Amino acid sequence: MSLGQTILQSESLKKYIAETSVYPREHEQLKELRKATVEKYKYWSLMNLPVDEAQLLTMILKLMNAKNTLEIGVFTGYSLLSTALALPDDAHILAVDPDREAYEIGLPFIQKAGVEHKIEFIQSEAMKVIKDLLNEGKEDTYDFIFVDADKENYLNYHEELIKLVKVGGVIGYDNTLWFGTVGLPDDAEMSDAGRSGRECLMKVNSFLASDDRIEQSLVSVGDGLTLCRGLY
Ligand SMILES: C[S@@+](CC[C@H](N)C(=O)[O-])C[C@H]1O[C@@H](n2cnc3c(N)ncnc32)[C@H](O)[C@@H]1O
Repeated sequence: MSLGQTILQSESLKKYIAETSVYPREHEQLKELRKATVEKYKYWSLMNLPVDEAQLLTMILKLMNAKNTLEIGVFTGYSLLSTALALPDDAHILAVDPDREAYEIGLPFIQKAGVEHKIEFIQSEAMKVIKDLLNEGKEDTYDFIFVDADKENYLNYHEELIKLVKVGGVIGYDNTLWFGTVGLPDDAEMSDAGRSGRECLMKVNSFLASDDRIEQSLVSVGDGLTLCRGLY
């Protein structure tokens, strides 16, 4: 491991970045949504997108002038609210999650932020919605698609999402470093759940790295974010 890698992974550097650059810039309603999620879900509040990753997504959405986005895996809506805040007033976000209760925990903060009009929430399994969109002829429609849901379906989603994303649009897959386990040796000690998640994400990463329908970048932010730009 090089010195650069050691420094990049240090807790003290993460703390410095968070305190200097990330938390001071976090929107008030995102902070409140995060607090409400911790109160309700305790440990499971870690499901929310990390703040620094959300800010990177916000920047990308603005640079792309994104208007039409799809979000798979909403939970209490941290990434959804970050996205809505980044998009113009006439934008549309289709947000899909079978768990409406979690979405409703975050909804008051989305309403207070004044961006609810940009969002259409569908309570459903993602694959059903994706198939419906394709049946409705929505190929080549989305500027940005964010996937933060059932990891074992990432490659199944990818085969369909590649049709829904515009040429030049971006699909983002979250958690592709799976708590750093993808970089550990095969015989490293870990729980069964950790190991099966690691194997699943390693398959995803290898597939995306060799998929010539996209350009891709695996960014070491949060728990790993793979950005895929559709080429055709
Ligand atoms: C890690 S959380 C999403 C966190 C969210 N992006 C945020 O920033 O708060 C994963 C979510 O994926 C949802 N999910 C699981 N399976 C799904 C599926 N088949 N289709 C759509 N969403 C699914 C879960 O209900 C859960 O809310």
